[in-house]
Amino acid sequence: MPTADAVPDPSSRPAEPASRGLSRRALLGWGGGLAAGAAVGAAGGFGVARASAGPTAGPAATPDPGATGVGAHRTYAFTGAHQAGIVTPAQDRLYLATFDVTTDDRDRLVDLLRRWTVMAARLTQGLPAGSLGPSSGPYDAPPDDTGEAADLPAAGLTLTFGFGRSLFVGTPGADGSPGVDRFGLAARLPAALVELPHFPGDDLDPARSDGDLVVQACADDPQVAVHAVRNLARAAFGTATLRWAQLGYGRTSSTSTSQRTPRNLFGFKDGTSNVKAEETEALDEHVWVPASAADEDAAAGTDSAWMTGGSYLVARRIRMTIETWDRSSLREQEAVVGRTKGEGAPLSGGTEFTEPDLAATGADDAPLVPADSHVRLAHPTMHGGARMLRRGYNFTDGNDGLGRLDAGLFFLAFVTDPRTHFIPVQSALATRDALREYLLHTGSGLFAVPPGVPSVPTGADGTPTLTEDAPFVGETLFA
Ligand SMILES: C=CC1=C(C)c2cc3[nH]c(cc4nc(cc5[nH]c(cc1n2)c(C)c5CCC(=O)O)C(CCC(=O)O)=C4C)c(C)c3C=C
Ligand SMILES: [Fe+2]
Repeated sequence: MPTADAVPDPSSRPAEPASRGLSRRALLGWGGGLAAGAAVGAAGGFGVARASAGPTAGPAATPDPGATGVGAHRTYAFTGAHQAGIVTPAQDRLYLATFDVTTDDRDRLVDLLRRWTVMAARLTQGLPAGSLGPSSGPYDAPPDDTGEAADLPAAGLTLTFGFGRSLFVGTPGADGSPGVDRFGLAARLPAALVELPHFPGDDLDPARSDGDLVVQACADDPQVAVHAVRNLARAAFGTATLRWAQLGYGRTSSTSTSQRTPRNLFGFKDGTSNVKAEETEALDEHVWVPASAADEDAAAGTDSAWMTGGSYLVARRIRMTIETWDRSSLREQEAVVGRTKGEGAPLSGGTEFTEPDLAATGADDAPLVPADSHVRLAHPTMHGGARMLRRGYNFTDGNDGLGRLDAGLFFLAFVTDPRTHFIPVQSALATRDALREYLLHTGSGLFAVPPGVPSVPTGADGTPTLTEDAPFVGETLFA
C-alpha cells in the first residue's frame, strides 16, 4: 500500500505496450525509414529524447534530472564521468551476472570490453545490440540481437561493469598455491580490492560467488535487463563464460530523494538513510574513489590511478528465513531492526527521516534503539562515520526441500573503499546484529567498478558503432 509520504515513482512500469512509443524495431530503420532516422538521433545520450519525439510518450512521472524521457521511455546515457547504475535512481529490476575469462590473451579481453562498451551504449538507448538487429542481416547468419526486447522501450536500462580480484591475480588453489596473473595486471591491483574475509555465519556457495568480470543490469522491465546480459554473454563467447547470475525484483533502497522508500521481504522500509544522488559531498566521501587512494597505493608500488572516479561494488546474496520471521511478534521485529514497521521511524522517536537517537533511553534505562538492533550496529557513528550507497533487490528463487522459500535480499552496495566502508560494518552485523538470526549469506563478490567511459563513437546513422580504437570501459587499466 502506498504511504502518505509516497511520491510518484519514476521507475513504475507502464501499463500497456500501446503507450510505449517507438520500439526497437522502429529504430532499426526498416518498416519506417523516416521514423527511424528521427528516433536514432533521438536516442538519449546521443541526441534528443526518443520519448519526447511524439504523442506516444509514456506516462508522466517525477522528473529525473539524470534521464532523458520519462516512464518506460526513460534512457540514461551510458557515457559520463562515472558509470551509470550507481547513483541512477534505483530501477525496479536487476539482473546481475559475473563472468570467468576463459582466455589468457590480453588483446582478446580488451576486444571484448570494447565490444561490450559499444553494445552497452546501444542497449541503454533502447537500440538493438548490433546495428543489424534481430530480424535483419544475412539470412544464413545468426542475427546480431536475440530479439526478445525488440518491441520494448529502454525501461531506464543501465549497465555497470566491474572487475574482480581474480582478473588481476587469478584464483589461489585449494592447496594455498598462488593464482596466476594471466593479463599482466597484478601491479595494477588496487589495495582496496581485497579478498573479503570469512564472516561468522557465512555459508557461501562458490558457484554463487566471485568472478573475473561483473555486469549489473538494472531496468524497470526484467525482460530488458535479461536481454542485455544475454546479448553481452553471447558476445563473450570464446572469451568469457557466465559464472553465476542473480535476478532481483523490488528494489530495497532509494538512491534519490525523488524516490519513495521501498520495503524488503521482512516488510520494513529499506533505504531510508541511504546515501542519495543529491548528496554530492557524501558521494565524494563515501562512494567515489578519490585520487588520494592511488597516491597511497603508489607508495606501496601499485598503480591504481585507473580507479580514480570509480567505486567498489559489494554483492551479498542474503537468504532470509522468512517463515521464522513471520512467526515473530511485531515487538520482536521492530526491536531487531530498531525502527517501526509502519512508518520506518527510529524507535527513539520521530518520523521516517528523523535521525536515530542512539543515546536515548527508556523508563528502564535501556536504550530505545536496542544495543543489538540492526540500525544501531550499522549506523555510521559506530563505524567512524562510514556510509554506503546501498542498491539491493529482493529475490525469490523457488523453495528448498522443506517447503521454505529460498528468498531474501541481494545486497548491493557501492563504496569508496570496502576496507573502511563495508568490512567493519559487516563484521559488527555478523557478530552482534539481532537480525543475523534470520539471515544466511549464501553468495558474495567484490568488484572494482572503473570510472565512466567519456564517449562512444557513432556511425553514419548516429548510433554507437564499433571502431578499432573506440574508448572502452576500464580502458585506463589496460593503458
Ligand atoms: C554490511 C552492510 C549491511 C548488510 C549486509 C545489511 C543487510 C540487511 N539490511 C536489512 C534491512 C535494513 N537495513 C537498514 C539500514 C542499514 N543497513 C545497513 C547495512 C547493511 N544491511 C546500513 C549501513 C543501514 C543504514 C544505517 C543508518 O545509517 O541508520 C534498515 C533501516 C532503513 C534504512 O535506513 O535503510 C533496514 C530495514 C536487511 C533485511 C538485510 C539483510 C537481508
Ligand atoms: Fe541493513
